[in-house]
Amino acid sequence: MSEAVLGIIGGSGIYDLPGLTDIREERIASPWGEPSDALRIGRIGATRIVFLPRHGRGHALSPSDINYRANIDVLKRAGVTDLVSLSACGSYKAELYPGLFVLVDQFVDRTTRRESSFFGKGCVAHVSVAHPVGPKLQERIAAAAQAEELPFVRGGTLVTMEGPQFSTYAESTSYRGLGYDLIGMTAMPEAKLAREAEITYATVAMVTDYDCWHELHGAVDVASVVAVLHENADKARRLVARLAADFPAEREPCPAGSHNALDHALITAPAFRDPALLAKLDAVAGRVLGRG
Ligand SMILES: CSC[C@H]1O[C@H](OP(=O)(O)O)[C@H](O)[C@@H]1O
Ligand SMILES: Nc1ncnc2[nH]cnc12
Repeated sequence: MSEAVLGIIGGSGIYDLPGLTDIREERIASPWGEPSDALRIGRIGATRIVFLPRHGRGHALSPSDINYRANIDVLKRAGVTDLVSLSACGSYKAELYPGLFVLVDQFVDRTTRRESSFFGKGCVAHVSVAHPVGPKLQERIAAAAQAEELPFVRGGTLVTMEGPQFSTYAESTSYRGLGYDLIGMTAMPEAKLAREAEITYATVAMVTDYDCWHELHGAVDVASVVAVLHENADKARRLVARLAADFPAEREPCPAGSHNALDHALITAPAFRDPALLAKLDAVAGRVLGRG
């Protein structure tokens, strides 16, 4: 296996990662368009870290305007093997309270206007996302949270809506009735694209609100989300610092198959593949296409 490189995507309220050493900013060009921002590349201890603020610094990008393909592509080009998403989420369970970190393991995709695959006409591929979160990576995050004495639970289903508006009451109670635990606007297609790029992925869902179903809480608004996020930001940084400090030097094989997700995924016969698309896939699929 290769050197492990830990990627961190900062969500709402997390636009920087203090504590990085040997830091440099790098704008990596992507054939998939503009990523959200320059990468901040550095180290925590011996672990190489690559940080990207999902909405860009200053939060100029709405969830629908984020170029998820370009973000994953540049992280892959920077060598990221394991990717942790920090994400603000609404809760559908009374016991999942604002301030709690939920290490989710499932996603439901309710997005409607995002490019959700690197593959398509001229190079068709079907990867499995049955288990979209890397169990070993999640285990390491849980160990870091425990060591830092942060409040967290393991397991949960996060539904991703298109936004940017929050849910109606009918949507909120429907999702809750379906047994979903949390709602956000960015985990999909990010998790699917990470899998296509053979990057191990895990989400730390930071609960910020009860959306609008809870009779004792008003409807969510940005001010209340941001207030919780301010309280959470330091906890998130401690979590990342501990995770990085204890991270292995070599990439670990992923029990969910993220390290070799493309081994049997490509179905377009070589003679029918589009050279232009193959060129764009140099980083994401270079391992199986013999490029990159
Ligand atoms: C500021 S509230 C809604 C906003 O926050 C979450 O962002 P992220 O997942 O990047 O932390 C949510 O998905 C929405 O984009
Ligand atoms: N209630 C909510 N719905 C969607 N995304 C969110 N991000 C934070 N809270 C949210």
